[in-house]
Amino acid sequence: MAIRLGPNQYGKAEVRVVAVDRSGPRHTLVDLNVSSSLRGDFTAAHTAGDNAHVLATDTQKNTVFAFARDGVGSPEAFALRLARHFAGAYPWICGARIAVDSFGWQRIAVGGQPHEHAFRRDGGEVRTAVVTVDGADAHVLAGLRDLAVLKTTGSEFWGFPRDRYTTLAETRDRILATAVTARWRYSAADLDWDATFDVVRTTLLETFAVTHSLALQQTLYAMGEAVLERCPDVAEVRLSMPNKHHNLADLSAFGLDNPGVVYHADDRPYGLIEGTVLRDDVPPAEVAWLGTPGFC
Ligand SMILES: O=c1[nH]c(=O)c2[nH]c(=O)[nH]c2[nH]1
Repeated sequence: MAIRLGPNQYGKAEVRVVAVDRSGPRHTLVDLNVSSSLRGDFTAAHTAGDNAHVLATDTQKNTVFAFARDGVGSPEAFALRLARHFAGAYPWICGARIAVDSFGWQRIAVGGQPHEHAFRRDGGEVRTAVVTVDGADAHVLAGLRDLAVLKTTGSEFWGFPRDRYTTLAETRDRILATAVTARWRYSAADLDWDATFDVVRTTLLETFAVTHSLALQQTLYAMGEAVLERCPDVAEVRLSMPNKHHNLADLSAFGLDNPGVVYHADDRPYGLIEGTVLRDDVPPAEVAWLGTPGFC
């Protein structure tokens, strides 16, 4: 009986690349999840551990970032550029499959006007409600989760302590991205729920957009504070906001500069910033939060 290698392919899966066009004050961004698979003669790698034909998946990932430096365009055009490059790279590579998921971002409206550098992602957002009746009391928590927002500028992070384990560089300009999970408690049980929800959601979005952020913690507090200022019927707001890190891709090894154009979007680990913003003249109602974990 002869044993042989059957169909095979390999590549780098899920390269999360974000490309920002800052050529004008009105930034645009492309947010992609790119996966490559190469086909060809890779038999020796499988049967003998001979890597002479193996275009490293790390190289494939780097190629995605380097190609994004020239502008991404449509997902189809970007995928074609990459696939043709890989398929033509070496005689033994006969084909390349590039799969691209493109995440759409809408400009956040501030006062009805589309913001120049703050965005929210399409889809994924869920509206939530938890009601607890406790004797004669009724408590209503409204909320939302997974409201993904991003701003391409207007965010800094510096002034933090440095110890022997600190490597993070201070920055005066970074991408700030998070997926907001918020719950807020009403101090009344007979509101126009839909209208109030809309006001809170709009306030969260607008405040994220217009707050010049020195830390995600500051943005979180500003968002909660704005909700309480605008909505007298909200007693407290609890927010949970992952800091979805976008780090500038280092393209110097490929002879390319990167003036804030190409980022890798890391999905983990992430900072997790959580906090409650409340009125000090409204009595707490912990029973309203019982069984609703995930907030401090
Ligand atoms: O806004 C931030 N808050 C932090 O606490 C933190 N920590 C970190 O590494 N980056 C950031 N960014």
